[in-house]
Amino acid sequence: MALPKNNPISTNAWKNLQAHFNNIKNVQMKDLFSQDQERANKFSIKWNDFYVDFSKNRITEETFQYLLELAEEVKLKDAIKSQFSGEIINKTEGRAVLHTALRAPETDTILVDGKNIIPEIYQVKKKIEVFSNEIINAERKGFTGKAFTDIVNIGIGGSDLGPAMVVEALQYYTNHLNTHFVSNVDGDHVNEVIKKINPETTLFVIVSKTFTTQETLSNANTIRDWFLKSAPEEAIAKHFVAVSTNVEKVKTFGIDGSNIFPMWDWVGGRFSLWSAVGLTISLAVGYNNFNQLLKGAHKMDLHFKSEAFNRNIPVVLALLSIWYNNFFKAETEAIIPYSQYLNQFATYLQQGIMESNGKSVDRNGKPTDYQTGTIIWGEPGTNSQHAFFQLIHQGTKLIPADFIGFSQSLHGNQDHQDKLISNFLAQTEALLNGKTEEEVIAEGNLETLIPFKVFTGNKPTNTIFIHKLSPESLGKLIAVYEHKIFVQGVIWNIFSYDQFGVELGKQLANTILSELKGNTRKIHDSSTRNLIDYYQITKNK
Ligand SMILES: O=P(O)(O)OC[C@H]1O[C@H](O)[C@H](O)[C@@H](O)[C@@H]1O
Repeated sequence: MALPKNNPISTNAWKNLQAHFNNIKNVQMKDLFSQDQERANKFSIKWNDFYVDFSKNRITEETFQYLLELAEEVKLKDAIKSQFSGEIINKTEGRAVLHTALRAPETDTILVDGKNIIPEIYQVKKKIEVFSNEIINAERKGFTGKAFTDIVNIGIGGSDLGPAMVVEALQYYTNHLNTHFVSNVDGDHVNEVIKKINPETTLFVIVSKTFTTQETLSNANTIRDWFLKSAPEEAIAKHFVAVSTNVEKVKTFGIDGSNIFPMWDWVGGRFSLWSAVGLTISLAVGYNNFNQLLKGAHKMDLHFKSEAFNRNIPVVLALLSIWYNNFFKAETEAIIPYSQYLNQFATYLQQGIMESNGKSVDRNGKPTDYQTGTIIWGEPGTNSQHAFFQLIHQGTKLIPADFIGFSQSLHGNQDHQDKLISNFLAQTEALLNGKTEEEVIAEGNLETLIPFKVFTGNKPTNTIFIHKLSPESLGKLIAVYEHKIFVQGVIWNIFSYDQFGVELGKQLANTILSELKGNTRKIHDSSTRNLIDYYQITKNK
């Protein structure tokens, strides 16, 4: 069964939503709240340690019903089955999409080309476990017999963002190892990391699904050259490991066969932190915590697969996002975690969401005649309140936002926690209700200032309230957004799992690089030509 190829706007549900939108677009959420005392209970989902309140959205029961019908009409249930069972749903690359298999129990059977992939996944998990334990417990040591103190993850895109985000998010659970991430081809990035490490006590984890990525190979080569200035060639086997699908290329780089952690082409780069790409996570927080992360994601997988759509967290969040993107024409969505640990969460999701659904050709190969991929951005609260919240509250754009918070703080500072959560709750209340002219007047403001102090309100938010930040709850949270991406791709009738849009720039960079190295000049537009000349003149002056 392939994914259906229906244009979403030709569905009945879409037409109903369009007509309904015209009736509801000016409705005030605060009126909906006062008309229905049960609204918050109706539009919220309690599941495990998650409480998802989506009542502060510009929807009525009718809207919700049409959105759910849209999911049915595009055959979302069948699509979910197709994905989880390993069908080749990534048609343009001819691949299955099975990051969910990486967190499935050992007793499952998932077939790819007729072969059960679960035993292989568990072999690699065992290898990650044994290796992490040996490094953490100093059973494996560096070439001068010293225990490892530092880990450098060398990778970019999906081979960097997931591990970097999770290691920061789970900082509270980390052990004695210091972790560093080198991603950018900007040589200053790698050199700043080199400044902080000692070759005798540093382990390098080179992560590249393809092992052809310019940035990663350049950084790996630079680090190897630096390392060999103080270590003999044989020491490479002790200090360099790699994660890749491209075992041959890794060996050519000089990495010992036993130091290769395999991954598979049915894992997309931006969904790969659950595979050996998460080796740095396992080293930083220990294998048990890494496994808890996977277990959390698996729990969310089960919820997504089996829960009715009206109680299904990823499905509901995806539908609401489509409501704003395609009917209200919202241009962006904000993700605001009220936890400093989730500092890189929005950055991580930018790749997941925008690389997946930033497409304008549908599954029939035709240009879409509707908007797709949302633009994602965000920063933790309360910091973001003091930065860009002005625009969310009083700007001209509609910016639906997800507020993510945790009931318990990890270090137990109750005073700070109460302050943090009071902000978390107050902001969505303020965005909902705004402040009327009468309220501004009642506050005794100067008459000339009244228009500037009015808040129109009616700004939609979802609140994802989680008991506590742990490896397991983080796994669940990441999986929510992974599944949200999938649902939106199904509805928008696009292929979410390729990323051809990143190729053109890479090709042209190669052409320009060869010119910069002195090879024949190519024809460019006059702007690019001038910029190349400017660089050539100024680079050594
Ligand atoms: O893991 P690698 O093969 O080195 O790929 C790293 C990244 O680069 C590519 O350009 C893709 O856009 C990303 O999806 C990928 O995560």
